[in-house]
Amino acid sequence: MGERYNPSMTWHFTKMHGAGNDFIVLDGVRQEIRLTAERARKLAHRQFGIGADQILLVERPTRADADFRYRIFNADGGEVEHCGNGARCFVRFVHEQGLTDRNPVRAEICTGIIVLNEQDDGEVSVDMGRTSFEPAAVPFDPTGLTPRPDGQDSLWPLDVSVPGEPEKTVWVSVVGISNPHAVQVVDNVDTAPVAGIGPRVESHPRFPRRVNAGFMQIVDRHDIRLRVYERGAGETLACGTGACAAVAAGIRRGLLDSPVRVQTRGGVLTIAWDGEQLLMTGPAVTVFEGTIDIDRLLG
Ligand SMILES: N[C@H](CCC[C@H](N)C(=O)O)C(=O)O
Repeated sequence: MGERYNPSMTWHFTKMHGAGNDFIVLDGVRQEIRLTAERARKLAHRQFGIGADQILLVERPTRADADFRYRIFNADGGEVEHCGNGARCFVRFVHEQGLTDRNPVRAEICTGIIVLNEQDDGEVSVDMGRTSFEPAAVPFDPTGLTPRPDGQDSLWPLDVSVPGEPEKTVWVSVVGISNPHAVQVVDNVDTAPVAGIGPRVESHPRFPRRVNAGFMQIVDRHDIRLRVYERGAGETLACGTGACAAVAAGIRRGLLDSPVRVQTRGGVLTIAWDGEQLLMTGPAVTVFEGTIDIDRLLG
């Protein structure tokens, strides 16, 4: 896997994006990378750092059935369970950097293994692992709430009212794609109150570890438009796990049929779900490489 370098605190990094959801990708196999929340925040800062929605750290696996360990840090410094757009960039990165020539690649995340496959057409497909609609699987407190059955799904009422404004409740599907999602259907994503309601859902007290807030517009049974106000990053141009959560919820509500084309502001993803396996396909782009002096960054 190549010699280890960067004895100083100079880190090599690669800037990438998946449908406009942008990342700093760090090789923690050949570099000594100790990523703290503060360092993640500084690296991700759009003015004081490199700038990104998330930081992806590639490490040696801790389990024998994985090729690498895949760690994700949001722009706010929090380490999280999964990142779908990042997974596509992850496999592009390990191939481009010569860390492996295996394809597909098995990446270890906190809830198990995801399988990443670079396709001949240049897109990347990812078996996204487990999907769960059990509120217990998502850090979510349903106490005292009465869900509204909708097809095979249940919609949960979230009170997102603020003082001085009329009472406001949104009805969401609560979905676990290893990371937590609250997905609501809207008439038009362009006019949906993502900037206003998104933060209130993201930090709602019913989600003790916060949540990714999805806003889905149904175009037809195989096509949606989606915006996501992401936990720890704000609205991004695309959210891969958010696309998976929206499609799975839409299928369970009887609104969608697999596969579904997901139009995001940064590009198009394709999600297929048979009730068990969740497959996401989409782009992965390397933008530039560079080095950064961490001591100087931290000031
Ligand atoms: N903000 C997410 C992590 C990144 C997910 C997103 N960028 C994706 O492509 O899935 C969370 O806190 O769970």
